[in-house]
Amino acid sequence: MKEMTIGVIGGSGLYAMEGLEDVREEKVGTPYGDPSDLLVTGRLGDVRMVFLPRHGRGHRLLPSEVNFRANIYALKKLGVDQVISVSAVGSMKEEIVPGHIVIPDQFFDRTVARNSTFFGEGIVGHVQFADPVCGRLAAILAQSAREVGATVHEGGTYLCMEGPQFSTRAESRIYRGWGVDVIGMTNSTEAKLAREAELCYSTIALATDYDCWYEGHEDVSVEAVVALIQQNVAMAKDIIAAAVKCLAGERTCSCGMALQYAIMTDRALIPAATREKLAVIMGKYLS
Ligand SMILES: CSC[C@H]1O[C@H](OP(=O)(O)O)[C@H](O)[C@@H]1O
Ligand SMILES: Nc1ncnc2[nH]cnc12
Repeated sequence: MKEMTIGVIGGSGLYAMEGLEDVREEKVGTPYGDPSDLLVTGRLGDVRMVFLPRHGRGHRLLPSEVNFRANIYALKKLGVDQVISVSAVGSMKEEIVPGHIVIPDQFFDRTVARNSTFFGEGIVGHVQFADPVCGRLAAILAQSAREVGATVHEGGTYLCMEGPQFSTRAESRIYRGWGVDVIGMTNSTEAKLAREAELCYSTIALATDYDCWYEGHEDVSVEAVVALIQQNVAMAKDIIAAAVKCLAGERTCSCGMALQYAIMTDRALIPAATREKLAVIMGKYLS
């Protein structure tokens, strides 16, 4: 059996992972350009881990500037099977109080300026995305969050906006009317690419604010988000440490077969350059 490798993509406020042993930093090249930073590999207990800060160390990249394709490619290249994303989110529901954890099970993509597929350049594919999150990984993250004492909302819709500006009050009210639970700027793109790369994907979303819809509560600001993250980043790390213990066994989900029936293009017609570019992501389907 292949040794499971767990990837962690750290979001706003999570730029490093302490507690790893055998730590190494790797610069990983990809056909899509550079990932957000060096990738950090190591072991947490018995489990092989790879960590990547989504916005780079020091938070240098806008959500729209994050090279999501390079990030997912680099994780896959280093053998990652399951991706735990950590993200700051605005709460769109009163009961999701800043400081609570949400494990979203749906995404609503409102982004407009992202490369969100590995397909193209002579190969067409359509993965199923009705359930965009790995159910097994999500359940383990929710259970782990409860174990460390977090208040957890299991399931919920994450609306992914382009940013970088926060929403207007009109947008925020309309999103609430749509029934979304939380709002952020990064996860839809990542989840789409993770699915195409046959990686499990689920998010520990930390509610940091009530966006700007809730009268009587402060409107979202970087200051408020950062303060809330600083209070809760240790909890996010504890959730990861608890979850990793349950993730070493073989995957029982279908994430690792997401491309089995997804590729439309006659294999004989896929250009050699595209075949080569995609070898790490889907090489097993291209022969
Ligand atoms: C600092 S507030 C806005 C910023 O925070 C979230 O980032 P991430 O998902 O990487 O934790 C949100 O998506 C925005 O990028
Ligand atoms: N209100 C909000 N909107 C978008 N992204 C966020 N990240 C944290 N809070 C946010």
